[in-house]
Amino acid sequence: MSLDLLQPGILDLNSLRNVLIRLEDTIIFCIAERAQFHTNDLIYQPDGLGFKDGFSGTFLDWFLEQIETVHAKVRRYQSPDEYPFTKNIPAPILDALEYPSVLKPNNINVNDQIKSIYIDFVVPQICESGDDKNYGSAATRDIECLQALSRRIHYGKFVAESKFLDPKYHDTYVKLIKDHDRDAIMALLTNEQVEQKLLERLRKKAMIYGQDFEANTMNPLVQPQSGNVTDGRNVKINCDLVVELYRKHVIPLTKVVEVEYLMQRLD
Ligand SMILES: C=C(O[C@@H]1C=C(C(=O)O)C=C[C@H]1O)C(=O)O
Repeated sequence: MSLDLLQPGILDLNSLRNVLIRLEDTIIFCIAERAQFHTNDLIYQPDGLGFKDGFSGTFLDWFLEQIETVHAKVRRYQSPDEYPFTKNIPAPILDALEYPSVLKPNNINVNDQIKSIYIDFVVPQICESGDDKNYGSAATRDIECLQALSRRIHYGKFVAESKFLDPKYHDTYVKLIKDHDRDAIMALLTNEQVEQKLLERLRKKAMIYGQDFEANTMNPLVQPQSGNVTDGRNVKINCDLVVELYRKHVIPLTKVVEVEYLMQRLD
């Protein structure tokens, strides 16, 4: 549960953007933690490790189900900024919390797409290919990455609600929603200046966080083939991966969430 949701003025667009900025740090660090291990492809292959309890799926899916089942029981997924990857989760054992009814109730969940992007695009680019048997550790880091990416992308619902309530654009959104004009809604909610500033900031963060501060410390984001030298210190980091992840996937998927949230806003 993010305490931001209990603060007054939580739908202030700048406050929401600040949450997204903070999540950049979380996502970069989660990626760095996963990069400590090899790809360990077996954990993403159905029955790759052979389950004794009859589970038919990947090790990552099994691990996700185990963790999300416990978290669901302590009402994690009743928070409007938390979305499970597991399809059937149990009801909480705790009484429901009274959340402010900020969002229009909806069932928008793009976690299947997030997981595919993460497995197909992120893992192969941040991890050394191979099997180091650290299946539990690798999957633990995977889940941290997936949860951070899911929170970030589904925050698009709050951003969309904020934009919808803005008196300057409210009537336009209402008309476009009634016209089912997804393309026009996408164009109206897009802020290219914010996106460009984000990508520039992200590259700087990735370079700073990925700096090899100790000559003999292998930094997991260090990619020898992509060396950049800055102020006398070798900064070798796959900054491109972090920037491309946002440019190609995180931002576009966040905007899909915004559009789909708005499309059901008047239901
Ligand atoms: C999140 C917003 O909506 C859109 C999506 C963005 C993103 O995913 O980073 C940034 C700007 C907008 O194009 C926003 O306006 O801040």
